[in-house]
Amino acid sequence: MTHDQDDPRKTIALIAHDHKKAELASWVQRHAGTLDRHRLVSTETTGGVISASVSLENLTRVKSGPLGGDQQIGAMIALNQIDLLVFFTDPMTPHPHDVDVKALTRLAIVYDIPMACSVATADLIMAAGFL
Ligand SMILES: O=C(CO)COP(=O)(O)O
Repeated sequence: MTHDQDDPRKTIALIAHDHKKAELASWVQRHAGTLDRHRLVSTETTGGVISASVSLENLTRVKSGPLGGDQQIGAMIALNQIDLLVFFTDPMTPHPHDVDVKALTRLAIVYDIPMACSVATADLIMAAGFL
C-alpha cells in the first residue's frame, strides 16, 4: 500500500483475535461512516469477519496474523504508513504467534501511533475527533 503525502486520508489497521472479532466488527459497524472515508487495512481473517457484517469500500487485507500478517502491519508502521492501530487483543487465550503480537504492539509504541486494544479506548479515539 503506497502512502501519498498529499492524500488527506489516514490509514487505519483493524485487527482482532478470534474471540474479539465480533466485538471489532460491531465497533466498525458503529463507526463505518467515518472509517470508510479513510484507508483500512486488516489481517486476513479479521477482514473477512468485518466484511461479512459491514460493506466497506476501502478495506484491504494482508496475511492472517499467525502467517505473518501482524508482521506486515508492523512493517507498515515502521514505514510510517499506519496512523492508527485498532487491535482488539484477547488477554484470556494463548496465541502461537504471541511474539508477533508483542512485536506489533511494541512498534506502535516505538512510532508513537495511537493504539486501541479495547472498545473503550477505540471509542475515546473516535470521540476525540482523530479521524
Ligand atoms: O492473529 C491475529 C492478530 O494477532 C489476527 O489475524 P487474523 O485476522 O488472520 O485472525
